[in-house]
Amino acid sequence: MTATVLTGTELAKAIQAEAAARAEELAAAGRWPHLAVVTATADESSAWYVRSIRRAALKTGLECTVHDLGADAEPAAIHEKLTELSADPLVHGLMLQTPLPSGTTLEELASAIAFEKDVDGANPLSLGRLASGLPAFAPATAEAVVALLDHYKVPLSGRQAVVVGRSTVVGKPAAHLLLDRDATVTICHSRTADLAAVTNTAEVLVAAVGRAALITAAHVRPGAVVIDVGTNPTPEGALVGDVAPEAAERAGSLTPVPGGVGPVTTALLLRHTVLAADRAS
Ligand SMILES: Nc1nc(=O)c2c([nH]1)NC[C@@H]1CN(c3ccc(C(=O)N[C@@H](CCC(=O)O)C(=O)O)cc3)C=[N+]21
Repeated sequence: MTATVLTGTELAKAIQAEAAARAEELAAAGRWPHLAVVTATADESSAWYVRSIRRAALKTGLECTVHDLGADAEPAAIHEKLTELSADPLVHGLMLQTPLPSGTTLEELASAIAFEKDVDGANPLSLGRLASGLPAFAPATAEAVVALLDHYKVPLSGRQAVVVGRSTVVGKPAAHLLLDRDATVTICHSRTADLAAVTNTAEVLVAAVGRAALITAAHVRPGAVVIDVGTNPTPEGALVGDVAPEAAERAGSLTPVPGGVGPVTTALLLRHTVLAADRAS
């Protein structure tokens, strides 16, 4: 048996086409959707993501500005930039890239992102509302997991879902979104005893750790749907997920890296920015 490949490129295109149509209308009405990205890192995969966001935004008819504060930026300077962009009426979406300089965290700084502009769902207010079932932007990566499952009509209600990884912007919010869809959700992490025993219960397995080949064939329940959120650069300059290629021997279907969750993440970030512009007065 070899797994069906669940690509994200087609879904990403559809989301972007819809965002582009609305962006054009808003721009014509004098409200050109604008995404501002703040970055303070020399991390290559983050830099790649920022370039790809900008490319996709411009192609979709959005304005996108990148505010690079440098890898040695002081936390206070990042906070000040977020406060300034939060107050700028021309900016509708605002995101802060990770990783951040040592001495601060996304969790600490994200409360400086205005709630209504928090298109990557990083503000604790957005995350708390998400956990409470109230409207808020979900972190784009976590939402991309469920968007892909929906796109491929994978049933979630009453099914066993296991999320590997408990980060604030991916693992935890993905678990909340799956719970909202009535899945039975288990979250695993670095201290989980016998990871393979838990992941073998998963009808839907979400790998969101950021470690290449963490999930092997032995971790996969035969026939499971596997969503690979990892984006790990290899020394050769390629990109691999958290799921080893051999997992395809046991999975029923799985998302590729590249071309799976990543493009859907970018598309949702743009959709959120257009929605934020739509709601702005
Ligand atoms: N606050 C914050 N939120 C994030 O969501 C966030 C972040 N910080 N910091 C950096 C990481 C990285 N990340 C990626 C998203 C999409 C692709 C993506 O679309 N990759 C292409 C592959 C590109 C290639 O081939 O090199 C794909 O999967 O098809 C990659 C990486 C989001 N991140």
